[in-house]
Amino acid sequence: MSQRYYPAESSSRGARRQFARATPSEPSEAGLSDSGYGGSITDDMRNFDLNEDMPMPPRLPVLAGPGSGVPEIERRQHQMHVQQLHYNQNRVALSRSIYRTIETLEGLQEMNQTWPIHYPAVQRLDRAQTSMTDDDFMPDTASSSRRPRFSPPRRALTTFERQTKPGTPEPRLMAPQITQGFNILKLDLRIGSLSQSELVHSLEKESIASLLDNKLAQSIKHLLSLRDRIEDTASKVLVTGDLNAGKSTFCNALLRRKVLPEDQQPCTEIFCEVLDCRINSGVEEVHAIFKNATYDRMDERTYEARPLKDLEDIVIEVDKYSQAKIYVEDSRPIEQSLLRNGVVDIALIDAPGLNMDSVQTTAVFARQEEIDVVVFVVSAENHFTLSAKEFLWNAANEKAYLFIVVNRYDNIRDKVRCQRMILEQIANISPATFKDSQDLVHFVSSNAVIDGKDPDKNNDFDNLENSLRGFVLDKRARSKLGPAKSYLLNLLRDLEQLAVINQSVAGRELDSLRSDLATLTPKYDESVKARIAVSDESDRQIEDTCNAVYRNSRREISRTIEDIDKAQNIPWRGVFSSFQYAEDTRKAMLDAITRAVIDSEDAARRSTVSGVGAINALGLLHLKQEYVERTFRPDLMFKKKRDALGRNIKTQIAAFDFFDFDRQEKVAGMSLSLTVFSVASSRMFGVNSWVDGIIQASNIVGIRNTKRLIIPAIVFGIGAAAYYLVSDVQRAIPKKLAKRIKRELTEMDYVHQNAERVSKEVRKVLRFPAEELRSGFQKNIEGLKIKKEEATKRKGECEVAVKYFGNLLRESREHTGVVERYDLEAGSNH
Ligand SMILES: Nc1nc2c(ncn2[C@@H]2O[C@H](COP(=O)(O)OP(=O)(O)OP(=O)(O)O)[C@@H](O)[C@H]2O)c(=O)[nH]1
Repeated sequence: MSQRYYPAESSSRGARRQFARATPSEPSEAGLSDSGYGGSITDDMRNFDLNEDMPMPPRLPVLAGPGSGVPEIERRQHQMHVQQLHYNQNRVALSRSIYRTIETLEGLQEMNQTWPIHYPAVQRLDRAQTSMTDDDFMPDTASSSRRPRFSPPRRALTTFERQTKPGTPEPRLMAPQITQGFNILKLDLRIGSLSQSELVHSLEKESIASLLDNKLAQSIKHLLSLRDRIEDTASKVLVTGDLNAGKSTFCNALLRRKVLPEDQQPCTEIFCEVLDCRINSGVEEVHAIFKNATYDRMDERTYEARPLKDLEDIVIEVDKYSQAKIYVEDSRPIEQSLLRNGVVDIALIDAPGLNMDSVQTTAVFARQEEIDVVVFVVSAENHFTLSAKEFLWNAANEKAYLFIVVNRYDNIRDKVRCQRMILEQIANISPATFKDSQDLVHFVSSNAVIDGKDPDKNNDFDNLENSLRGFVLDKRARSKLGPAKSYLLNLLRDLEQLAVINQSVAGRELDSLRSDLATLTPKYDESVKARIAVSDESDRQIEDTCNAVYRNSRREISRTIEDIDKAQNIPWRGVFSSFQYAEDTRKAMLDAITRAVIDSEDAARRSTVSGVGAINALGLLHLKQEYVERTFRPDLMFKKKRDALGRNIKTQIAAFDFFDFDRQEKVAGMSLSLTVFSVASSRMFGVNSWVDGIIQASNIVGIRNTKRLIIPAIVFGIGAAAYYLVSDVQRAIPKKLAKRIKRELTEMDYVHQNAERVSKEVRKVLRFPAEELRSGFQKNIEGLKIKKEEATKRKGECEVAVKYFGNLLRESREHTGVVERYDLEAGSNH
């Protein structure tokens, strides 16, 4: 790529090879000497190496002036020799410039692929501007009193370009004032019904780049046809104009013989090229070229040779023939003849009428690319039609000379008025032609020339013919080389403007990318570091919260279970409601446990809220608006498993829940009645055991009395024991139930299971923001990485672009200077 920045002189060899064309298809034309001006161009080009400088012209002998005794004919020959020398020098130099420019354009096309070229945006200008300089793109600093004449051009936005404020769309293409600065590379933005201002808003940089690419390709094609034109030894004069303006009659007048058919009806439907018959071995005939065939005079398959008298039929056989080559003899003396002028081969091309149909009109427009001089025939009666004006505007871009022949002048009564009106129109259409109207605009009556009846009319035509000869022959350098020079200069100036604009745009983009990268790189590194730290921090937050929740839940539930037999305030409604009492007590106990679980869940919920808050705070602190804070609904926590464990508690009311036998454990194994008796008697007699009781009783009352008393005592004892047991039910039930429930809960590891469940739920919930935080960081880092990579890539492209357009600017300026110095008038006798 880099070697293409500056199309070096030495590389023109490649382009020449690439664009080299076959020698002209008409061997005898190509081989024909340049009618008195020495060797043909083809010969010159064969020996000429573009890499070598042109040899300096040999020292010419000092020209003897008139009256110096040197014969006039010799003086004229010398003059012609000098002219030819300069002509050849200019031609070769122009050819070299064409190749050099083609290489530049190819480089630009290549650049356009990787760095879509900026075409300046429409700017709202305070004052009209006609050309641009680097100053136009000076940054507008607050301290500077110099304001840019228009704000810097904008390129289609890239990743890092500052975004336009929403609501203020900026058009991307150039203002009419600036577009006027472009000649050749002006984009044609008339697409469908869309106006330019609509289009500039809708076109993306790729579309503009592709439009520009087409334009560059067109320009390369045009340069190649210009090269062909300057290398062609013959001069081509296109006679065109509106339908029936008298073009054929005018051509005949120039030839002084009725060669081309003239008619009131539109008749010339194909291009008729009139040439000197010496090219055709002196044979006068018409070569009617078949449609789609490429004419080769030596290959009769490409045309049909017919006598001149058939021309009337040939010119309307538009379906069969594309054009006709008419070889005629111009027997007038050399100084009068146009075709056989002793200077250069001339082809006189009679074109179909411009407004015949659009296909024909387009063909005439296209043909002018290969034309040296345009003679535009307009009818004095009709003046300029729209297609005539369009053709002339187009031709004026490039043609050094535009001849305007106002024909059928004999039909005009008020000739002065007619002249004034026509000249006014020409002043608008082609100011350059108007400036030289003396030489370039002629009012004639072509039909009177061959008859020769009216000498005045003939005089007008003679003047026209002399001017035409002068421009085609004497000023050949200008008429033939001028278009190439004008085109090159216009194109190089366009390239200079594009280079200025794009260098500025690329430079500004490069600055902006550098500053982007200066902040992006540390931001990326920081983000990578922060991700690890923040991830650890959020993990720690989760662990701490879950551990705290586990501990708290365990403590709360354990405490409740521990004290479960204490705080149950179930009202005692007597022994006959003891079962209900037992049921209520059991329910109250389980409720208390459930409440403890709910309380620990509530506490866990609060801890989760603060845990989520802490993780979100980390996200917002580090990721700012890039962190997506998910909506957290604490009320949805612990919805499912809450009572699953509670429901598993199987403990039910059993008979022995009503009695607390713990105190009789010492006498385990004894019957219930003895136990009851023992308890009852010990209460009554204040003795410790039933044996002691009997011994003591028998000692007191005697054995017989003891025997009598024992039955009632037993009955009494049992009754007392029963009374005692019944009166202990209220105390025994909670105690026994609590004991059994505790045992069951211990067996099922109820406390741990619940604490674990609650903390697991908390962990699950906290994982969401933690995951969000992690993925936010990941996205952020990946985003920064992509931005960094893109910015680095773009920076490289901008560096290349800055360098490229800098070189293009230097190249186009220097080359413009070179082309401007080509003196096409040198050696001609003005
Ligand atoms: N009065 C007058 N008639 C002319 C003059 N020149 C041409 N004509 C006539 O105008 C008619 C058209 O002339 P052409 O030479 O065929 O016109 P053209 O422009 O070649 O026509 P197309 O090729 O068909 O567009 C013929 O009848 C000519 O005789 C002129 O100077 N004066």
